[in-house]
Amino acid sequence: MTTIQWFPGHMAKARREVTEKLKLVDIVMELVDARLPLSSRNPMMDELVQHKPRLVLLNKADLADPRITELWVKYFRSKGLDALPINAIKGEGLPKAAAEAKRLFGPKMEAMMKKGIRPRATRAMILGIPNVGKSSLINRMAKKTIAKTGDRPGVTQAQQWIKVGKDFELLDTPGILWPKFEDPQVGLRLASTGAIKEEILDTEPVAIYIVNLMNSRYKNVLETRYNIESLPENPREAIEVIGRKRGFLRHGNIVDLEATWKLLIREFRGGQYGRISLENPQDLPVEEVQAEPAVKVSAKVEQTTPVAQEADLAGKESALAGVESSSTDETPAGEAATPEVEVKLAETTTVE
Ligand SMILES: Nc1nc2c(ncn2[C@@H]2O[C@H](COP(=O)(O)OP(=O)(O)OP(=O)(O)O)[C@@H](O)[C@H]2O)c(=O)[nH]1
Repeated sequence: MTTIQWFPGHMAKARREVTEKLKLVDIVMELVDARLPLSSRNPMMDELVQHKPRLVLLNKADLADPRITELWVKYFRSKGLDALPINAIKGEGLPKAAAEAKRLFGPKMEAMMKKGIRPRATRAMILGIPNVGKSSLINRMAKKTIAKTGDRPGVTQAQQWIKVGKDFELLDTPGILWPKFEDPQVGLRLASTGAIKEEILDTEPVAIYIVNLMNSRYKNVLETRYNIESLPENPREAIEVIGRKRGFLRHGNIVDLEATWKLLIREFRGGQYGRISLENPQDLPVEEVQAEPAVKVSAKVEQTTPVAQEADLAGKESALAGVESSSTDETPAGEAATPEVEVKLAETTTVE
């Protein structure tokens, strides 16, 4: 059993801060992790952003399976949201993103001009969960132009704006929101990519999750990486074989499992297994994608696993943070054997 501890007060605070900042901008750039675009979204996003134009940026696209990223772009577009893959570190996709942001603000700008208001730069803010790449994106955009436009009065405090190109401005502090945690599988996906700190999640279930994912979706990658002819189906046995092969042995020729779990997590996060996507729109329940002509659903949905929830979790969280209880409703193949994770809310532990 693994426990993710969570402090719902953070949700409420983040929500307040984001709501204030939203008043200052014309459009929102919602940053998600291209490898797990659903688990790395915040459940409050739609409610918070409402009718403000929004651009979904699938960041870390360099680490994700490009074929699946393409499907995600179509998925979001079919939901009426503009979406683009980016790499915030290298800046790939950013000129397109800035142009798209400007385009999204176009109708409002025209309306303003009709009222005699002088045209001005499109103002945007970046929103996303921790570790999704918000600072990297801001730094990358800032590096290009460096010039800050100076203070402009905000609602509660002065805000800095970063000028990007000649008619686009970015708020220099991102809005941080939290991922949804009710679904244990979501916790494991987030932990696998590093969005949840290791201290709050045991390494063993994360390593097992990774091995299951690789075995079901990216066959033979582990075998090739560790030069093993054939790994056992059972993830625990597979981990032992990998540990032994790598020479992680303790006194008495016993495999150091802890060291092997950490190796698997480190190498997965580091991209040593190649470009891997943890979520695929084709795994979504059929009704989720049926209304979407752009997304071809070829995979049969095998089953959906009920979410193991603490009885008081949903109520407690929604009461404190105004969050609807929600989950991704899908369990991709290979995740069924993952150990159960208990998700708990805690008043004392914070997740940053
Ligand atoms: N490979 C790759 N790594 C990225 C990309 N964008 C960000 N990263 C890495 O992801 C990690 C988190 O990036 P940050 O920019 O600190 O993320 P953040 O959203 O600002 O994180 P918080 O400050 O925790 O909210 C860092 O190690 C970055 O180097 C990307 O496009 N590709």
